[in-house]
Amino acid sequence: MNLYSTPPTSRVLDGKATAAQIKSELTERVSVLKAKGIVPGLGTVLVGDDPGSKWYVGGKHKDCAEVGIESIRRDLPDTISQEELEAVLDELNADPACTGYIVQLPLPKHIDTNRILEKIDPAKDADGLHPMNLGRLVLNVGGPLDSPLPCTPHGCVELLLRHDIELAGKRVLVVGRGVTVGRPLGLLLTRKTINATVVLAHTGTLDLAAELREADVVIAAAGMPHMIKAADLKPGAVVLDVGVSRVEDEDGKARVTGDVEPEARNVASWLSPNPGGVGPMTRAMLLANVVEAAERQAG
Ligand SMILES: Nc1nc2c(c(=O)[nH]1)N[C@@H](CN(C=O)c1ccc(C(=O)N[C@@H](CCC(=O)O)C(=O)O)cc1)CN2
Repeated sequence: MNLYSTPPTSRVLDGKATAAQIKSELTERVSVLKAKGIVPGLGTVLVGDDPGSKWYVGGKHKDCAEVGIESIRRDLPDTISQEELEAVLDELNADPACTGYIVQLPLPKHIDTNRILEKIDPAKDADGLHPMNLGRLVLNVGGPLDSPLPCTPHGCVELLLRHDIELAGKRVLVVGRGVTVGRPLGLLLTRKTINATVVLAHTGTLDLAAELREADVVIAAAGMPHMIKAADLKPGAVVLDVGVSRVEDEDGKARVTGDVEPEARNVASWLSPNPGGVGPMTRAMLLANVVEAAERQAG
């Protein structure tokens, strides 16, 4: 009997369908803004020609077109200097047609990423990664009414809440301490409105299996294919698979896979597919940040 010969016992945290629902809500909000003469616009800054990054940026512009957001695109060579790149950000900061923008990560090694993120006007920071907006998250003031939240952490929480998964009092294991996902996710989940108890695991964690056995919810964002073993999960755990790795399957074809072993589908109560789980939610939350920035700018 192989893995797929029996139906999975877990339910699917369907990011694609949830993102489609959010996009239809945002389309309504964009119409309201347009009726007031405000046209939201998302800018993207892409440096170099990494195929994955190009695909993500293309997807962002496709999403914008779907909900009625205008697109501004700056595709730049990977030979660009720090100063030249900062000058592009100055232009976007000053452009009234650009409500919000992102700089696609990762950037080439010769570019100081932190300096670039600091250069973004915090009011136009569609990724919620400017230090002021991350600081507001620490201070517990970030959110739709006042400042943007980082897209993937927000997407994870929204995906759970829209499936009525209770987080208050639950032990949530976040695997990965990166600045775009793990760290801000820990801050978001420990807000009083969510009230989870968070364990943040990383490469220095001594016994990941022991942490997995205790966790009610696991959010895997390490970017290491299948590092979360089904046998280590607490039966009935809720599992979000955030990590994205490109691997080759048996016939040499490249495909995307996540951090969680496929067998988890027979142990978890809920599991997000990868692809089709948190990725589409990341894209939807980016659009939400642009719409919210336009709504704030409209007063
Ligand atoms: N400036 C940013 N850079 C990066 C971010 C980010 O949020 N802001 N996150 C990732 C890349 N990313 C968005 O930019 C992203 C990753 C994955 C997906 C997605 O929809 N994935 C699909 C599968 C895609 C595939 O087949 O390759 C899925 O999960 O269904 C969207 C956006 C790093 N950089």
